Amino acid sequence: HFIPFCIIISPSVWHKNYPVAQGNRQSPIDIVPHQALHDPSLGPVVLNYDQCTSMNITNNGHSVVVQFDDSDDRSVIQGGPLDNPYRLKQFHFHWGEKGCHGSEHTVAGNSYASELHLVHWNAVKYKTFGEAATAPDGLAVLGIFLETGDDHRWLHVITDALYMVKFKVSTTVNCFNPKCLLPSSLHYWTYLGSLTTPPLHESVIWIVLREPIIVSEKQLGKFRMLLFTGEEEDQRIRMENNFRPPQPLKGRKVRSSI
Ligand SMILES: NS(O)(O)c1ccc(OCc2cn(-c3ccccc3)nn2)cc1
Ligand SMILES: [Zn+2]
Repeated sequence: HFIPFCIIISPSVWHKNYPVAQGNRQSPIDIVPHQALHDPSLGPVVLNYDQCTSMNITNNGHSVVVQFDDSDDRSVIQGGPLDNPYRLKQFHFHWGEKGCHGSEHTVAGNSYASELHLVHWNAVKYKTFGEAATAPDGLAVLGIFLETGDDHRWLHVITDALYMVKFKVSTTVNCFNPKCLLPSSLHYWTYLGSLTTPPLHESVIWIVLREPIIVSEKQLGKFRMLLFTGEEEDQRIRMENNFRPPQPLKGRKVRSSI
């Protein structure tokens, strides 16, 4: 008889191994714009990504991740709701199997085709990412929605490299500046939340940009040809729908900038 090696654990049962899945500050959430509190004290988010710190692109079995050298403060996010600079560690994507489902956060109940997460950690207060990942102010994740339309001229650098990481492998990426993946407006919503995948630590200050970036269906399609499984496994399970649905707000306030 056949035992499937790669068993996809669905979000609805994560709480069995990670009870925090039913905690009070879980992510993602549905953002309702007219219920967000406009906070004039919220300054602009500032991204200093101009140095070459990208290292590799990896299929880690549940997403595709571009990792950065976070040994110093060359690439940081600061301002907005943040009390100090947070170091860029990696960015990754969440997507669906078709059309307009695939983002993790939703806006007034509407989801986007995909969502990009730029993950940063508070290296002022904590010594390592792992330590920051368990602290309430340890991480800052910048969320950017992807909507289908024309080709995104810079996303090609990533999507053209995806065939090299079809299985769970890694390949180098040099000097990729994620600033080229930002929309024109940095208007954002911010709230206190969590990692959206296990271990689901409630350690994330979320900064979600209102304006999506536009990518083509063809570029998105290249994410969908990635596999959850490794080359040696005989099951070919396509990597798609790697998004967690919105979680209860539990009384949290979402603030908006501008
Ligand atoms: N989707 S999301 O942006 O919310 C998001 C962002 C980052 C995530 O990291 C997983 C992770 C790694 N570690 C770790 C712990 C100790 C040492 C090293 C790494 N802990 N959690 C997961 C989800
Ligand atoms: Zn993510």
